Amino acid sequence: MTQEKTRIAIELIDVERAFGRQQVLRKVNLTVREGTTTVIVGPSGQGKSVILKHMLGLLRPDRGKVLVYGQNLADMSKRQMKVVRKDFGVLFQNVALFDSMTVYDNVALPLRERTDLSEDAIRDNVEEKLALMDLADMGPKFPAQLSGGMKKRVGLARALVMQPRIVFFDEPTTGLDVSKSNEIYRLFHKTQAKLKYTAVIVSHDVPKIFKLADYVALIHEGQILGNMSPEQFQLSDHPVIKAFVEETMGPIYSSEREERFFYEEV
Ligand SMILES: Nc1ncnc2c1ncn2[C@@H]1O[C@H](COP(=O)(O)OP(=O)(O)OP(=O)(O)O)[C@@H](O)[C@H]1O
Repeated sequence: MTQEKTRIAIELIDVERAFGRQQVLRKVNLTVREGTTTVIVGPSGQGKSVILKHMLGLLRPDRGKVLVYGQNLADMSKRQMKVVRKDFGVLFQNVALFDSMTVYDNVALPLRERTDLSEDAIRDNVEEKLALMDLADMGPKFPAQLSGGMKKRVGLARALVMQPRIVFFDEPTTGLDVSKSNEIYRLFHKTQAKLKYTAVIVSHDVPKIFKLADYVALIHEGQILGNMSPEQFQLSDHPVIKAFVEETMGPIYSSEREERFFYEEV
């Protein structure tokens, strides 16, 4: 299937958003294709999380459209939004686990709150997700008894428990050392291959995050640049993208650029 024929999961069209006098988003246009991983990168404070919150319907644009499977979130009632959000999973940087609940209950929570499933069906689902995260024996533990990496894995299990079509990650590896970050990336890879969800990831972990990306989008002065394959992004001649790549990855020397270009053209 060619990229162009892939269904569009999310589309931001000319989205503008200000907080007081600060214009954070200036005509943001961004397309997220179904089943793919789109990574949003950019310097701190540019509006990456604000974009994610618009996709989730947690913020509304001042102008423009946020379409999820063609439906504009801005036109929806709270009830309609709730239905759309059933298809969403989220993993934010500070995994918001409930400290008074066990790991099992934390993961079961969305199923208990948003579905009519029996406790037996909930158990099957929760146990499957915990096993997928290598947390099979952790159900009775409380969050305070877990390491940072384990908490993230519980957060990922909870994000996936409703079988979401789209999963949003905001800095999913913040606070983790290299090996724990790699573990999260490995589990991301494994779960996406199995569950086939669409992923939108906000991350500073460049260039490592490029390995997971189908598309890389850079936010710059309230607009999106790129939204292209990591290879195209790294070879882009756009001065802002080029400067970002060199700043985060070091200069790519011209012979290397030419060599990659050659292979891309073949
Ligand atoms: N609810 C809000 N009220 C007022 N200002 C806000 C609000 N949310 C975000 N902002 C402002 O919008 C700008 C972009 O914030 P955002 O959190 O999206 O940045 P970011 O690119 O995700 O940064 P980081 O990489 O540091 O997480 C910031 O200047 C922030 O202060």
